[in-house]
Amino acid sequence: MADTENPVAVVDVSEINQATADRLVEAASTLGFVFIEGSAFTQKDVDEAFDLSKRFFELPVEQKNQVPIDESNYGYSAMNVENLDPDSHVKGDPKEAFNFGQFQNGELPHKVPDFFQQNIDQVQALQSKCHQLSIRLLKLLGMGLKIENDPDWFADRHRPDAKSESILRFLYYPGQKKTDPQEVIRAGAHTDYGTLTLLFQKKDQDGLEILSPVTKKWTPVPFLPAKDSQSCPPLIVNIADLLSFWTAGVLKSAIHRVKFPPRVQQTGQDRYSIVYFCHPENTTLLEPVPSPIVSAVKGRGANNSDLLTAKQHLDKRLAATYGWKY
Ligand SMILES: O=C(O)CCC(=O)C(=O)O
Ligand SMILES: [Fe+2]
Repeated sequence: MADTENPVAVVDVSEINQATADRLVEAASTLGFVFIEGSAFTQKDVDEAFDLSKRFFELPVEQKNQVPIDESNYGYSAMNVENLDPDSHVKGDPKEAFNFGQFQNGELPHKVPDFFQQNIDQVQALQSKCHQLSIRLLKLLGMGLKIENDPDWFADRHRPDAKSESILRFLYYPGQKKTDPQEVIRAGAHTDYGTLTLLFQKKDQDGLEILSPVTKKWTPVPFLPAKDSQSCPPLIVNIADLLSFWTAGVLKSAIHRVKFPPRVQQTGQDRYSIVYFCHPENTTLLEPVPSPIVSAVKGRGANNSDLLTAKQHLDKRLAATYGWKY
């Protein structure tokens, strides 16, 4: 039993219709987070993905670090290397991660450690399924935003084989027994950068919190069990910065973080999560969205900006956060 009430709407996307689309837009324009049921992911897919991730993080560090992360944002990020909230925290986040770029014609844009090379078909199948689900959600968002005559407007700008900054990320937060208030953050407060993010988490490994755009309070998100033995547990989807900008703020990109919840501070429970950051094709022009709901908002986001491409938007966003030079 989850020890937290669930503040996040659950939307079943097994059917693409207007009622589903409206429910999804309602969630995306209030909390910016939603639980998704009825995806094509099975329990087996998710178990196998977490198993792959666990076997990787158990390897000796030399094998994990065969491809260290660099400015390309691909590769292995060791404990305390990433700091998502440097203004509030001196030490980096107590987590390890591996970022995969997007496959194009069966090839990744970067090298991977031998372990992933030996399992590359599984990685590719997982990424492809994540992207297909993202496209399904983008179709529904297009319908829910009543984009005239073209509900595929967003989906057409996220073709799976075109170059994009989409990332599949395995995350591992080793269990630690900590009670110092300065030490309870596993991933610092941040928003995501792209279109939308899919997040798979595991039973009894909670810790995700949303700074609710509605109540302005930190709100824990529980793990929800699957509705039957075949389906995967509802996965979490959140709207990210680019889509919020593109829709002039109609869809909300909510701040979130990962904490060691009090129970975990006693048990020292590990957390594994798998995240898919979906981005548009790099050359996509962030022109105003042809939706009556979005165009009603004057002077904000893409309704009030020189035209940027998706890649330019990301580079600006990263430069604002990290002060990197491009
Ligand atoms: O591990 C998690 O649950 C969240 C990770 C996250 O928010 C991120 O990597 O952007
Ligand atoms: Fe995030």
